[in-house]
Amino acid sequence: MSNEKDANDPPTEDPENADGSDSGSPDPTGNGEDAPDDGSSTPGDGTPAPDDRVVDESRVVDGSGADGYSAVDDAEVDDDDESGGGASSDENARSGEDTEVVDGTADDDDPDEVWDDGVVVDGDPNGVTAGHEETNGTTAKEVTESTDDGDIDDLGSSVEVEGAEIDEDPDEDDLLGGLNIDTTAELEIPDRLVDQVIGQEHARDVIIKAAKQRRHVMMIGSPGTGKSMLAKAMSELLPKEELQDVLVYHNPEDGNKPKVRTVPAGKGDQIVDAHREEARKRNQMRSLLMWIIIAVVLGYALIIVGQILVGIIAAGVVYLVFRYLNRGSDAMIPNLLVNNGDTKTAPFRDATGAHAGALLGDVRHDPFQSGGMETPSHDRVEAGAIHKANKGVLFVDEINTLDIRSQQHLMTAIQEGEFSITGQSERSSGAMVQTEPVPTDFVMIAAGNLDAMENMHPALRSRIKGYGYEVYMEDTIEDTPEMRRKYVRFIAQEVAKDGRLPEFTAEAVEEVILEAKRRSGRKGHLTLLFRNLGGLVRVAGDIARGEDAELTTREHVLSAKGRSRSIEQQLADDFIERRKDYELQVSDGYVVGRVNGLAVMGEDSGIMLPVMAEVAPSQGPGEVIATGQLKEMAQESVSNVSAIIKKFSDENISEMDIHIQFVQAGQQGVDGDSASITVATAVISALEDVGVDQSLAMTGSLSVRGDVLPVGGVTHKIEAAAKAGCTRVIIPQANEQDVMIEDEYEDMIEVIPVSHISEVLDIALEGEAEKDSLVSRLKSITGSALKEGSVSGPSSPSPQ
Ligand SMILES: Nc1ncnc2c1ncn2[C@@H]1O[C@H](COP(=O)(O)OP(=O)(O)OP(=O)(O)O)[C@@H](O)[C@H]1O
Repeated sequence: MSNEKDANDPPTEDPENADGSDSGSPDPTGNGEDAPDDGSSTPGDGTPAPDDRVVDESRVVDGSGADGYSAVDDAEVDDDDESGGGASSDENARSGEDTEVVDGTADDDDPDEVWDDGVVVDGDPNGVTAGHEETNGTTAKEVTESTDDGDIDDLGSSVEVEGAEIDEDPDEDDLLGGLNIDTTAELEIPDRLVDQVIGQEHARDVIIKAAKQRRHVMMIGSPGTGKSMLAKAMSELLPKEELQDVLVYHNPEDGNKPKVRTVPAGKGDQIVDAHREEARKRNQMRSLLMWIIIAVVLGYALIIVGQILVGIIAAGVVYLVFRYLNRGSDAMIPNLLVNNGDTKTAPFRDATGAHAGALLGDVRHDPFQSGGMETPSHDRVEAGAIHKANKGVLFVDEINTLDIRSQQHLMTAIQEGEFSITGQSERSSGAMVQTEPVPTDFVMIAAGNLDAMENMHPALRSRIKGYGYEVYMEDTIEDTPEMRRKYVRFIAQEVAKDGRLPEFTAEAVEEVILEAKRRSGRKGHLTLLFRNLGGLVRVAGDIARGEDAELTTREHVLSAKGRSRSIEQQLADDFIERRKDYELQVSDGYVVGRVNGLAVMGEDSGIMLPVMAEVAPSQGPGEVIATGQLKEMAQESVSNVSAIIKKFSDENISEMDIHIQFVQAGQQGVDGDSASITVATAVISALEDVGVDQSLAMTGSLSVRGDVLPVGGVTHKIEAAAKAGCTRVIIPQANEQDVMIEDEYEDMIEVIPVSHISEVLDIALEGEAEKDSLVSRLKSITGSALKEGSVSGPSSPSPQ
């Protein structure tokens, strides 16, 4: 950019800057012209270095500089001048000062000069950009340096629990991990959000790194695992010193292209106040002048002309002219688009599900677009989340729910670091307005589940990937004493966050941690789905509060567990009850072709789902026909089962139709292949005409070689079987370690782990298998299949 300016150039400084120089060198001429004593603040001098401008800007507006004072102070200084100098015309001179400093030809009564005054942004867009670049263009290195001085480097590993005695070598049964506390009140809660994050070490490290380097992050994972918490934590880590306020000014050259100016945070308010004060004074002067003129006109009309009516009309015209002029000076007041004056940390903006206007900014419609009634366009400009997040964090959860156009604009904002604001509705007058680019130098944190990732705009994902990190959030974490202690702190955090819950006793905390173990669905792990766990804490606390209890006790947590059942759990219980009503539940005796299968609803509730099979001669080529809203995975498991049967059955099942029905699967449907062993047992029972034990329920996946493979949700399934009245349940051996049923079910049901279909048949079918029957053959393959060692299943549980 060229720093050269001629007298006709619009000012490159803001008026406060100009004011500052005025004060620094009071108007020596008394006619409103200033001596351009401050070279750096006088663009007319032709050589203000961009650096000087920025430094100068802040000095001038904050009043801390030796030669500067704030625009607000300016008014006071001016008052002093008035009383000292006694020149009332100083008011006029004051109004013109800003203009005069920059163009040296000010005349306050000239509305054009007033417009000039308002054009505090450099008419040369480069000027603005230069200022903007100066404050915006900090490189990653500079940020790293600036944050190196801060606390980010201290955050290597997550904070331990503080405020209580710790037994360094706690018992395995000690659910508090060696913490010696009576209540959660004894624990200290870290100040910084990043220290409050529990588990998610990888995501936490990435956030800390990304905050240092100003990188974008994509976090994918289950709801309630701390994605938005980490995004907020990141905003606390970003340097606050860099924050900016953004002002939008009227552009006298083109009213539809408002000018944009950035100033250090906190100055924006002062600038607007200064402009307001100035406009107020100007309007006061004008009012005084107007009433004098009106009085003269009326007096002249009455005394000299003798026509009061003419006088009233003339006075009316004078009134309207002055009103119009007053409007003009109000239009000079800039619009404080982004105000970081009171911001304590770098901004955090959540733009989840934001419509285009809220995300990208908007220009309001003006119903009065002419006749002097209109609102100046710069006053109608509204910032979007991308602008408000400047120098901070923009968080977008469920990123795929943003429409494609918004995602494209988001990409532009990320790439360019600035984005003009225009009206989002094509039919609104706002669509004609387009501001100069407004800074959008934010760190983006996109979040969602796996679907969100698949459906987001590929180019946007590539921007994040190319300039940042991708993190997968964990659902569970290893259960160690240290982690248990952090879970105790989690409860203390949630109590403190809510502010109304009674503190938890140690026993109540133990019960919550037990639930965290249970909800993990994995032996030796704790759930990281903290929002749900926090829900339990809140319900327990609410129950205690409802009873006016001083502390939340174990009993409160236990009754909260009952009350805070998910919709799925409530539905599942209802389902079991209804089936009992209609006697669809059979839990004793032997029935041919009918097996009690198990399924999960949602994430945390099980249901018993009987499978029935019937074999009938086929008219044409034999088919396996499955009904009951079978989903794809279940359909596949039916095919696998038929492969085993075909291999071992004497009967030519290619001449038979095998009908398999998931009884009353209804809305629940059957997802996953966890019903494979159930289907196999039902079909074999039907083929061989052997009864199946109805006091038994089962779940397990099946390989084509007959191995029983692990499935998910075993704990909930076992509990469902117990609730339905079964006394035994078969589960895959590999899932044995995941069983964490509630105490109340322990005595109700026997859990039998198995590893091969032959064991299932042994347990489930009635009587001894006839020699050389399908069942005895299937049983005989146990050894061979295992010996071959070629049948080990996948190590991870298959879908439920
Ligand atoms: N890792 C964690 N450590 C401590 N508290 C957590 C953690 N994760 C979640 N929480 C608690 O759960 C609340 C909800 O978490 P948060 O909103 O961050 O989840 P999220 O992953 O963003 O979920 P969603 O995708 O549904 O928005 C947090 O306010 C906090 O109280």
